[in-house]
Amino acid sequence: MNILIADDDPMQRELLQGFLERQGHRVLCAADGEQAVAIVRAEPVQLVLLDQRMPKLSGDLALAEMKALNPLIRAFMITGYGAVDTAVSVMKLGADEFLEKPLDLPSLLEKIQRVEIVLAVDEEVAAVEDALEENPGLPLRLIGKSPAMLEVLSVVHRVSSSPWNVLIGGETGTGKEMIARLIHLLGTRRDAPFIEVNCAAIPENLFESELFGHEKGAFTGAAKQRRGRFELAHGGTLFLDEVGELPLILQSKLLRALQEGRFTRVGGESDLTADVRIITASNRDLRIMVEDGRFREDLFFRLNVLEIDLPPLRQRREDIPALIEHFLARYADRPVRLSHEAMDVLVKYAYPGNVRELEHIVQRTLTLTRGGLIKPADLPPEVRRAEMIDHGLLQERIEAVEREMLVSALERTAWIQTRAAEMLGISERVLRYKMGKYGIRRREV
Ligand SMILES: Nc1ncnc2c1ncn2[C@@H]1O[C@H](COP(=O)(O)OP(=O)(O)OP(=O)(O)O)[C@@H](O)[C@H]1O
Repeated sequence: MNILIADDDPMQRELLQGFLERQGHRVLCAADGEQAVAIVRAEPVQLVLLDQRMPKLSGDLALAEMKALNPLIRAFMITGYGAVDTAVSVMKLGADEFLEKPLDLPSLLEKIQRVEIVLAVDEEVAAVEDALEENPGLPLRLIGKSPAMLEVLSVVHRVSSSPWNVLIGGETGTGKEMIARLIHLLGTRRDAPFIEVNCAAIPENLFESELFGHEKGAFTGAAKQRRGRFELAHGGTLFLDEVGELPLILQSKLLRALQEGRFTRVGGESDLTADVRIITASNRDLRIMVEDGRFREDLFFRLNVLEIDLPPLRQRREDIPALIEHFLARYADRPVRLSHEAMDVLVKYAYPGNVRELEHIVQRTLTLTRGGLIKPADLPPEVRRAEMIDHGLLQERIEAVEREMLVSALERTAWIQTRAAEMLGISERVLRYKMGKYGIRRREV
């Protein structure tokens, strides 16, 4: 990356420059805010590390100017130790991170790597979106910048340029099919077909003909010759969804096709060939199925050359607000927004059906409400019920009530702790402990 260091302390600049250059970055340096802005005007800087206190132009003002020159620039603001208040205002100015002095280099490196992944994936997704102009029906906006999702995207990024088969694991609705399409579209096969087979949806007796095709008259109902999905995917990608549902007998036939690159249409004589990349998905743990003898081990190893595991939504709650905005933009037929309270409830919900469930919740909420503001009471009943029994929330409520009772008892006893404790039926020691815990102090009058 092209990284700019803006700091008036030459020692700090040198230290950072050496460190980042050893990581393979191109590093530019500025000794004050004005110089930093001039460099951003002249050079394709992707990331700037800005000291907040600098001569001529402070970090905050320099950042605002840099953003105006290059809205895509990423910025880490470096502040003095404990300057949290300014950190908040810096975030408002558009810094992606704020770092406290003295800098922790491993954590800086991790943050830089995160920016790199975001930039790489943004670039590729933009390229894919351009390529999709002709095919606008495809909903490929992949939302999610949580560390867990960035991890997935960095694997997608590496995998898509390789020819290997990929197995995508993850609970239902986590976006496995979307990731499969993304891998196809980012790779060299993007102009060839992406053919999907849902192994759970095809009856066992039709599966072979679906996958490999059949000749005319091969069985009752085979009135015409038909090409199978394997043939149709030639040059492209075959996506086998729910591959764990495949019966053992078909697993053997699939294995042969993968091993030898050959297959035969049902009722046919000659061997056919097809050049196909296989992406499979499963919401069952295939390793356990292999152990139980329900999935062929040799097939498993063929399919699982590279593995991507999609985390459930409850393990990447940071992505929930952006997903909600995305689905609101897609499904709302009027300007609608979520109240803070409703957003809070949705962020805390467990989503057993993952992103698909969230999508349905947004759709249902939109059809059931009229106004422009969604409140907790407008959310589907299962979400509200879960909110009530959610342990964390219950605990929060209990604490809020307890705090209120303490304050009220203290006020009614003119802050005489012995009497307040008596009124509450607790010892004075416990009262003092709880006052400390909740930060309760007598207000000055
Ligand atoms: N990161 C995401 N950004 C935007 N939409 C998403 C994302 N992940 C999933 N979705 C949406 O959620 C729905 C479910 O995704 P998808 O069908 O890819 O899941 P799946 O894991 O293949 O599900 P299943 O295991 O049930 O087949 C789709 O409508 C998809 O567009």
